[in-house]
Amino acid sequence: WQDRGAAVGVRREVAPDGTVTTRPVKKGVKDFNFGQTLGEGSYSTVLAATDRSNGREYAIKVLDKRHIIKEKKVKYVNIEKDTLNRLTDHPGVVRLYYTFQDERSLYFVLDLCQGGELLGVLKRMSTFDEECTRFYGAQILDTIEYMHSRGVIHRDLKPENLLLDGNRHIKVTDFGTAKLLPERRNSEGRADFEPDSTSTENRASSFVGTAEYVSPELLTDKNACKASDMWAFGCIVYQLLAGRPPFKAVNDYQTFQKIVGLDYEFPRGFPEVARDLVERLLVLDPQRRLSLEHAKNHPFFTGIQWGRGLWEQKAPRLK
Ligand SMILES: NC(=O)c1nn(CC2CCNCC2)c2c1CCc1cnc(N=C3C=CCC=C3)nc1-2
Repeated sequence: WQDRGAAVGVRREVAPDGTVTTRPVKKGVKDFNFGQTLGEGSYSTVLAATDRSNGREYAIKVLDKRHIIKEKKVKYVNIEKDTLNRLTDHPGVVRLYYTFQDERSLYFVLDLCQGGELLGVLKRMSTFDEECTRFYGAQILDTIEYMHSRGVIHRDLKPENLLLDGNRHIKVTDFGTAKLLPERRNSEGRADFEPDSTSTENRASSFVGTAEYVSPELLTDKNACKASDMWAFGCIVYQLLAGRPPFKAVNDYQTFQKIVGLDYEFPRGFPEVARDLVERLLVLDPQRRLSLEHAKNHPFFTGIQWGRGLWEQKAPRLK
């Protein structure tokens, strides 16, 4: 398993006869003080950690090699690493700084998000007002645009995977079930990606996702495309304003029935302009679903400063 990330330093050694040798230095477990557990998966644990040399705080995802092999998850670990290696320069994506390993585990050194899950904040507030929904919706949409431009379909977007950093800005995480569109070189030799299309070719084939946010095309023909992330986005905007996801039943099977039947209603008082946006996103046919560009230009996002400004402004007070 190829570690990722340049050596994070060099050690100079001076021999008795004065010759100097420099050796690349990679960080290892001993360079960190590990703190609280932030999350646990079937083959990984995420811990808060502090770099002992400079006090910088990180989240370190520790993956147990034996478990990965036993549960046949090697593919997912490599997808996550390759995806994070593609998504290196956007404020809305949890950044992978470097990796290292020892005989038992793999270690991903990632951004620490002190604000926890957006879902936790939503549960405490019960619902977000329009201003907060517009701000967080815009940051999520801006991040989806970046991921798609880098040929990445997340496929499991949901409030649990939307974290908040120390400024209460969004950080998307958990790319183990992402779909990486094939990379190609364009005429200038720069990295480009197969155009994703909602028709059947260029589509992912394995089934993933969390029931409440799974798109109908994933349920009917087991294929995900970029429009699948837009469906999940529609569910998230609805949930921020309503305090619950649009499709929720007593079990996953009945939730799936609601999705493919487009069986949902808006609560009284749901803002009209947001309702129009959600109705254009929760469209069964992925080819007729609102595109990312049209979503950014929807009246609900009037007043949003897209691009760098969106990430430099203060997050609205959660009222
Ligand atoms: N699966 C991951 O990659 C991952 N999992 N977590 C914790 C999960 C807890 C359950 N919901 C999804 C996230 C993280 C990461 C990335 C890196 C990462 C960075 N910061 C935090 N911070 C948290 C702070 C408080 C509570 C939960 C998470 N968490 C993570």
